[in-house]
This record gives sequence, C-alpha cells and structure tokens, in this order.
Amino acid sequence: MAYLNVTKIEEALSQMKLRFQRKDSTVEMVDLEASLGRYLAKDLYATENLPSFRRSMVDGYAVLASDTLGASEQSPMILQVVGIVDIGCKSELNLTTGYAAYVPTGGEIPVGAEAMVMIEHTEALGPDIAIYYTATYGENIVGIGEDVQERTLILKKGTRLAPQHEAILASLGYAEIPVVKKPKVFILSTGDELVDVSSTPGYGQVRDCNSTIIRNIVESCGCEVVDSVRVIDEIEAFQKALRNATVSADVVILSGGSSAGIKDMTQLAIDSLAGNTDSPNVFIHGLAIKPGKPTVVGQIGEKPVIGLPGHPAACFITMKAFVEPFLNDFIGKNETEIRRIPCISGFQLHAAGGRDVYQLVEMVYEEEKLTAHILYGKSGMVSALAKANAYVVIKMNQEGIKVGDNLVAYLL
Ligand SMILES: Nc1nc2c(c(=O)[nH]1)N[C@H]1C(S)=C(S)[C@@H](COP(=O)(O)OP(=O)(O)OC[C@H]3O[C@@H](n4cnc5c(N)ncnc54)[C@H](O)[C@@H]3O)O[C@H]1N2
Ligand code: MOO
Repeated sequence: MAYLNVTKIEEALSQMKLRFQRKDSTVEMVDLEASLGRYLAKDLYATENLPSFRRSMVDGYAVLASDTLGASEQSPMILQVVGIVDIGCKSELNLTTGYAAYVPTGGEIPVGAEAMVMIEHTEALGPDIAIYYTATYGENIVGIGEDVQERTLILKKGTRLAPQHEAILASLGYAEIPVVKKPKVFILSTGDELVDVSSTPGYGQVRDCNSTIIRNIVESCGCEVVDSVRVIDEIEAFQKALRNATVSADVVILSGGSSAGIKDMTQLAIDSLAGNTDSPNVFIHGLAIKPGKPTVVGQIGEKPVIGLPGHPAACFITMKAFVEPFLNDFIGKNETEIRRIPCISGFQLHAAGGRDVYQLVEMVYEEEKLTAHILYGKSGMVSALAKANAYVVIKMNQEGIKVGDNLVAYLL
C-alpha cells in the first residue's frame, strides 16, 4: 500500500511551505476594534514620539531637583508657587530656582523643571509650598519619546494582535490596521455513516464530530471556515464536492476515507481531478506520526488539500501536529506564543518504530512540579480528548520515556 511509505512531519511541513505561499494581495485594512486576533501584514513603526511632551506621572509640584536637596519630614524647603499647569494644555511656565508649579498627573512639565514631588510630600503655605522630600533629577517625569521613540519598530509583521498590543496602536493613532486576510478553509467530512450532531444516529451511524474539531482549530489559527459539508462515499459526489471546495477556498481539509478500505477514496478523488502537472495531485500519503499515519496531502491547482484520518483523536492530533503549523506558516505567523512547557513524566511508554508518537496527557500541578499523566484511549475514542490539556511527543529515534523523565508538553 502506498501510504506505508510514510513522510516525517518536518519533511511534510517543509514541502508544504515550498508549494504553498500566499501573495502580498492577501492584505486588508480593518478598524482597530476589529483587529483583535488578526495577524499583522506589515511591520508597524511609531509615527510620533510617546509622550509627545514632557509629562508628569503624579499630582504634585514641579521643582528643580537642586532646590529640594536635604528636604525631609523634619526639615522642609520652602518654594514659591508660580502657577498651575492645566491638564491637556500647553504649560507657559518657565521654572527657575526658588520656584515650584502645580502639575496634575498627565500634565506638561514646565520648562526648567527637573522633578515632580508628590502632593503628599508637600504642604501649602499661602503663596508658598513646603517640600518635605529630596527629589532626584527626572523623578516622576516621563521624557519626550521615553515610552516610544518616533520611527522605531513597534510590532512585527506576523504578530497575532492580542489585547496587550492594542494600547500602543491606539496611542499612536492606528485607527486602521493592515492585517492578513483570513485564509478561507473548506471542510469536507466523508462517510456514509455520518449524521448531523443534532440527529439521533441510526444503527451503525455516528455523529460527525470531526467537522467540529477541524472548525475549532482552523478558527483558532485565525482562518475562516467558508463552508463545512458532509459527503457520502461515492466517487462522483466526492469529486463534485472537492471541485466546489477548491473553487471557493484557499485550503481544503477533509476527514475520513484516508485509509486503504474499499470505500476509502480520498486519495483517488484528489488524484482524479485535473492538476497542475503530470505528477499525481497527492504528494504525500502517510505521515510518520501516531496517530495520524493515513493522512493524505495533495494539491489541486494552487490549492492545498489535506485528508485527515477519520478516527476523531487521530483527526485532532493531525490537526495540531500538522495542519496547525502549516496554517501558521501560510498566514505568516511570527511565533512568539509560548505553547511548550517543561514537565515530568508520570508514565512509561515505548516509542513506535518509525513514527513519532503524539501522546495526549493531563498535566497536573503536584508537589510543586507539573506532572504529565498519560490518557489512554484508542484513536477512535473521544474520552481521552475531553480530559487532555496537553500532548507530549516521543520521537521515533527515542527509546521511550520512563516515570520521572523530563518532558516538554505542548499546551492545547
Ligand atoms: N487495513 C487498515 N485499516 C486501517 C488502517 C490501516 O493501516 N490498515 N489504519 C487505521 C487508522 S490508524 C485510522 S486513523 C483509520 C483512518 O481511517 P479513514 O481515514 O479511512 O477513515 P474512515 O474509515 O472513514 O473512518 C474511520 C473511523 O472514524 C469514524 N469517523 C470518520 N469520520 C468521522 C467524523 N467526521 N466524525 C466522527 N467519526 C468519524 C468512522 O465512523 C470510523 O469509525 O483507519 C484505520 N484502518
Ligand atoms: O493513525 Mo490512526 O490515525 O492511529 O488512528
């Protein structure tokens, strides 16, 4: 059988990267409010200094630092108040030795002032102010461009915009953001036995749960599901659905029919459609991962078509191990997210000859360390998935893992 000739996951991903590259036309402008979760299509630079004026961090008095030298609770310095700075207005004051000016938090520091003394370290004495604190040069003042310097890089292309990124964009006036257009994904679930989630299955039938798995992971990668359709195991229906999917989407993801059974026709259907070259559309049938071995990978026209195994846990793992990294590359993700964390093995497991094992685990914080507990379950079962919060990988060239080994867990 062709698919016994398995391809390593790293090799499969690099083949995908070479074949499927998105073009620059995949950029669109969206309002700042709509940009959360989207990927930046360009490096963004500061168009101005932040702050644009010398700004006070506290409510208090602007002073010359040298005028407060030696001031304390026991021995205040007396300065004359020359005026008040209004928030949101330019300060017209010019501070010289012996004088202080009231400045609210966020107000402009008068020319000549060197530090801000908080109001609770002062006492009003008619036109004067008693200062009970020795201030240092620059204390409680943010200088021009001290936060963000004009023309510096603020966010890199490929950053997935999260709440913590949006403040700098808003502060710099980025009301519209150039983001990568969401790749369109078409989901095709194959199998005569599949029924809708809302249906009661007849004898031998099962509810289609893979479409839900695929949709959720696709959307969590910042892509858009354009349609999700179920197809019966019949070649004409399969071809028609596949043709339609490749017209309306950038990426097609199928589940089921990847293996070698009489009705497993994913490879046949993909290869039967007109391709770009004389070589078959399917360029990989079989990934060196467990579960997920029967995975089919092909190209119809310019479009990637990925056929995942029907067993739900295998479908899930293949989405995480193969499709998610592919979609991240396809969208141009700049990897900064920390999804890997060290943990201790709470189980023993042998490696699988010639395949990397992707093992679902439940990580628990025990005795001040994270321990990964194995979740047993055959790949057609969904119960292990429901308990899992991570997976670990046992590479094919490893011997296996023992209780107490240091592992790296990939968070789900
Ligand atoms: N002779 C062999 N048989 C199988 C092999 C093999 O190497 N030789 N590999 C096994 C492995 S491993 C897997 S994984 C499956 C892959 O099967 P297919 O991709 O061909 O999928 P189906 O046969 O269509 O379905 C398998 C199983 O999964 C259920 N299923 C399918 N789609 C869904 C869905 N959308 N939601 C829920 N459940 C689904 C289906 O009812 C079957 O029970 O092949 C093994 N066989
Ligand atoms: O590889 Mo199957 O994908 O083990 O369940």
